[in-house]
Amino acid sequence: MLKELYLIARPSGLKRLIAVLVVTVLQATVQTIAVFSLLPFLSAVSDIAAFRRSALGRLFVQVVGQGSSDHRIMLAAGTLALGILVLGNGLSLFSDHYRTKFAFSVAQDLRVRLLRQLVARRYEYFLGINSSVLIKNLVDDVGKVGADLVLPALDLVSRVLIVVFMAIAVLFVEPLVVVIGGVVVLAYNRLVMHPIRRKAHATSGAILDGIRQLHFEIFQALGGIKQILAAEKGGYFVNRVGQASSRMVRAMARVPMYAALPRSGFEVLVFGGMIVWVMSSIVAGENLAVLMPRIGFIAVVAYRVMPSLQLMFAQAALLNSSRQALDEVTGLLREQDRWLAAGQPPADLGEDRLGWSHSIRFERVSFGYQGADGPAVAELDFKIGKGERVAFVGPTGSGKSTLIDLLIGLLEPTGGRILVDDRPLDAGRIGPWRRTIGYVSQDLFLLDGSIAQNVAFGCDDDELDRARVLEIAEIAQARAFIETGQASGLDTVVGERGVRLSGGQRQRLALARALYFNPSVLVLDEATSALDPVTERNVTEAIRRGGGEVTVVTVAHRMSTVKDYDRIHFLENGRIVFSGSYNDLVENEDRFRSFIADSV
Ligand SMILES: Nc1ncnc2c1ncn2[C@@H]1O[C@H](COP(=O)(O)OP(=O)(O)OP(=O)(O)O)[C@@H](O)[C@H]1O
Repeated sequence: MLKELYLIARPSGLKRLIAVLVVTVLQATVQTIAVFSLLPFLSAVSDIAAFRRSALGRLFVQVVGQGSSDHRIMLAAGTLALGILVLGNGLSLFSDHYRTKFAFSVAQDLRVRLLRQLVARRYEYFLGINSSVLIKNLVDDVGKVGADLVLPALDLVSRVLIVVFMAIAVLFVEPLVVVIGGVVVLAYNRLVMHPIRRKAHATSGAILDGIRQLHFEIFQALGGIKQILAAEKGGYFVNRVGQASSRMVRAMARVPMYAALPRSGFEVLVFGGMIVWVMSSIVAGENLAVLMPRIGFIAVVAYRVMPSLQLMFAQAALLNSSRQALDEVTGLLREQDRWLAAGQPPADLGEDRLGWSHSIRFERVSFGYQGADGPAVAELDFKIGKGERVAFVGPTGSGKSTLIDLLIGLLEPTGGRILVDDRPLDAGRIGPWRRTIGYVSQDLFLLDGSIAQNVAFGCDDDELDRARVLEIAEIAQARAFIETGQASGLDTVVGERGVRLSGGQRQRLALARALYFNPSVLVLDEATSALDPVTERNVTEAIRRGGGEVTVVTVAHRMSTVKDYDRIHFLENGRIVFSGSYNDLVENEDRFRSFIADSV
């Protein structure tokens, strides 16, 4: 696990990681010295004559000055102890803060890496995954990796070092205490902590499942709040969220017990051990005046080592119980590596657009969704000339949206190929191709931001061209409602998914967005009421006036929208069954005539 954590932390800077470890070793060293700096003080204060005779005392007197009085030696020993204590604790504070900062920056870097990887994914990936799982991965799991894995792992290094340094140092003074203490700690670990860790691990699995379920249920309930309220089904969703929450909370309630157990156990072991030591000395008739400074010193060592020992076990338990978050995150990262190894391009975050001059061509293109029985579209073969207006019509489920997704490069054909100007639309051309397309999708998506941010989609506020937004709004017939209906004009906030706008207003904004970047292809997947024939004519004319030649690809239900289109392709069961101009089809195709009659 430490190796995996190292691989996750490395991209945040090897130098920083080494600096964190150096500070940690320094912290452990100074803390150990701080405890031992008490030894001369305690000995000097309890029996100065004996101290002067001891090896440590002779060395100390030499440093302070041979002729120093008892008083001076005691004060010097006290000052030394005090100074190192302050230094040790100061360094501890700094070191803890430095580690925490590093661990959290690892989580931050990880989150950005995962996000970059996500936006570079093919659209198909998102069709197979619930967004609540991704939210959990990006928010909870990555947070856990920082706070419950990287940080405890670094803390663990510091704790282990403190315990080992102390043990080595005490070995010279009280070897028997170290040997007995070591055996007790190892036995305690094996007999008590080991089973607790296993239980804690199982509990954390239950908590993670609970969190996943809770995210899923809340996401589901809030996503459909309008329908839930309208159908008066609030109770059903409250029950589902409540059940998921109660499963999670029941598991969580066991965590503090597992966390507290090492602490209580150690207190009993260490202080109980010291009491037993004193009692056995009384029984053996030993001189307590000699014993007390030793006991005092061990008590100070115990006071220092105990929190480290407790934390060491608690952190080991935490690492163990957070393992699943690490597995999920490394799983996602590994997927990225596999995917790059398979020749998939990395995220295209460029700006360039694909210049094209004459045609888009589908050559026997087929596509089947994963897990579906048959292809959603099959053997699509057609050509769209630059500047043409082409429509796809057909009954529901006939494959029109799938065709559009293929055209935009959101889906990759499972058979055949798509050519732009006779060159395949391969991975390297898809980004630039999409940047030439203005797309209004069937399920409109609006940001919970201002009207301007929604039109200039993906532009930072400082590069947003407000004059252009207004100009485009005019073309999309959205200017009137922006200027008159809403008090704050372009800065009006539209609400989550645009709830504060009417359906038609949402469509007009989506259309304005599609036009903002001056597309050479306008793809409209059932953008119905916003695109009545008059608006559509305004749009194409405005683009032409701006010097652009626009190609329009439309999926429409209302035949009046596409009456004067250059070509209409009729789809049924994923195949184009006939094509022609509106008048041709009305004249020659019974199926088309009945379709018109049905769709009116
Ligand atoms: N993500 C998916 N996974 C599996 N099958 C899908 C998926 N999306 C669509 N399909 C199936 O593919 C077929 C074509 O769907 P598509 O959305 O392209 O039809 P459409 O012509 O646009 O329909 P509509 O006019 O109702 O919007 C349908 O049978 C549909 O059930």
